[in-house]
Amino acid sequence: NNDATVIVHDSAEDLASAAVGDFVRRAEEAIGERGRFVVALAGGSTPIATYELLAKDARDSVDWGRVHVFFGDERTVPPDSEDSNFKMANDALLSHVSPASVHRMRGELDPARAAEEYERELSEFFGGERPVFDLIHLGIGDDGHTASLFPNTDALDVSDRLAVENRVEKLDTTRLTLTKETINAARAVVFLVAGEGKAGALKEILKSDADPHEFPSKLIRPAGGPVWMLDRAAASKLEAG
Ligand SMILES: O=C(O)[C@H](O)[C@@H](O)[C@H](O)[C@H](O)COP(=O)(O)O
Repeated sequence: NNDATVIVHDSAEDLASAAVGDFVRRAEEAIGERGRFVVALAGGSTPIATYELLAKDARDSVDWGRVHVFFGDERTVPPDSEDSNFKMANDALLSHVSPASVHRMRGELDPARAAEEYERELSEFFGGERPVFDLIHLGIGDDGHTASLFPNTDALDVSDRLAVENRVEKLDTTRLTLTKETINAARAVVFLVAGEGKAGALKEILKSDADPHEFPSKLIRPAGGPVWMLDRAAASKLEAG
């Protein structure tokens, strides 16, 4: 993954504030050039600090009325569930600002139907063209998964869909996720990764020629390469050869 940009921050707090600055800058640029900013938010717990800070510090420095919000993946739960990525983002950010539109993955529906519905919504939003996000935020799991592209799962090899349902046996659940094609078509993909727990997977993703089916984050190769925003704990194994 030689064209990745890796930025290491001293702490998770520094990472969050740098991610806010990055978001604000990219929003300004996109709105200046195209009149809108189309972003897909990450799930899990790592982005919470960034999204809360965005709501607190960047409420007035982003033209939210021109920001369109999508999601990279979702759990198959209702939007008020503690496991819902939509709920996380809504509590931390979206309920505090007024984006032009919010497009959540309907985790409460039959997964296959929810994925098809999201694809329809994506192609309608992008006028039938291939979706090109201005920014996609991603996290990684300690197993190297990203969005809901888990190791050795069917979704990894899907190349003719925008979003899919993905059976994850090891979690005994089905997830909804953008495909690698949709993610790799984005103008910018920014990984937010914090904590020692991610250091092992990061080393495999960034330093080894491991099979991407074992470390699906290696499949994320947008033009210009992904941007990795890390804290020092997550980067702790990168130095070692
Ligand atoms: O729905 C999800 O779980 C996420 O989209 C997933 O890809 C997440 O980014 C990683 O699992 C990291 O999760 P944490 O940030 O909670 O460690």
